[in-house]
Amino acid sequence: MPPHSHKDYQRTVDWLLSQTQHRPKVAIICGSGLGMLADALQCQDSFKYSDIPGFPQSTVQGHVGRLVFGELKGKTCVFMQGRFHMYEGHSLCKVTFPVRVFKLLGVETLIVTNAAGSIAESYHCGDVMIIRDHINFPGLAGINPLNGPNDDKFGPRFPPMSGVYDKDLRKLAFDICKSMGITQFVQEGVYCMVGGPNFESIAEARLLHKLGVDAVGMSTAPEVLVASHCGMRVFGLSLITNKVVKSYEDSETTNHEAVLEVSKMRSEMLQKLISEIIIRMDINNNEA
Ligand SMILES: O=P(O)(O)O[C@@H]1C[C@H](O)[C@@H](CO)O1
Ligand code: HPA
Repeated sequence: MPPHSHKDYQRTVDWLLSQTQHRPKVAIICGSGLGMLADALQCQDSFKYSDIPGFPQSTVQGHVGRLVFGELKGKTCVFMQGRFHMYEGHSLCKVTFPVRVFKLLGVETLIVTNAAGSIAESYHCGDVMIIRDHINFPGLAGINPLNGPNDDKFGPRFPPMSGVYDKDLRKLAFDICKSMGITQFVQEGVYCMVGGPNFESIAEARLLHKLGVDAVGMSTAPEVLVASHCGMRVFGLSLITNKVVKSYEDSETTNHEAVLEVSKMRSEMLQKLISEIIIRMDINNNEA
């Protein structure tokens, strides 16, 4: 499928601007089972993805499929309750469509969240990992949302990917975790995107471990890539919902229901953490 044109994004933007008075500077993508992160928003305007021109549809349980605009102590935000995954059959251009819509809406900071399995031995179920960096397996294999003609209005043909996860926001998040008294649950590490929808084989899990991966999931890297390409500041959190099996002696298996169960368990803590980050981040001059 060819990349979307500027006009395609603008059509969606124009529709949203005509439906809401909110003009968000921060966008949040909610991972599996994490849609309730938007519940803290005041003065909400929400739109089903199926009603938004040009928007793809969510098909995965735990991804409601709604865009919610609102305010957190005067900071205007937009939350995606549900994201799109490559394994649903969407092209990466579709998966990342909302990110460019956010850019044209005036969003400067993108916060990504996801559910992920732990590869690092020291991580536990329910931990929160501040993403320091990622390994984009589909990207390394040439499956990239920026494939095709480059749209120079968004960013350069060859964007750098080092230092993409903003250092100041990572520090701010850690400081907030300290003040919330939750540092025993907090990690910082490397997220790896795989294509899914299957969970990892034991040999694959061992490979990821050797590569220095801390947590593995099936999303996030494409959205981060497109956000960074168009100059947005990026911050990411993984909720560790399961331990990835790395031993042939271990009879445990992973399933999506268990992932959603852990998301639910940690929802309140994550909501507080993300709200505090948004409230305390400097939005106007892009510095935390
Ligand atoms: O959207 P995220 O990355 O949070 O979803 C994860 C990866 C799969 O979509 C699903 C597996 O349980 O959760
Ligand atoms: N692997 C891949 N994606 C995931 C996992 C996992 O173990 N848990 C949640 N999303």
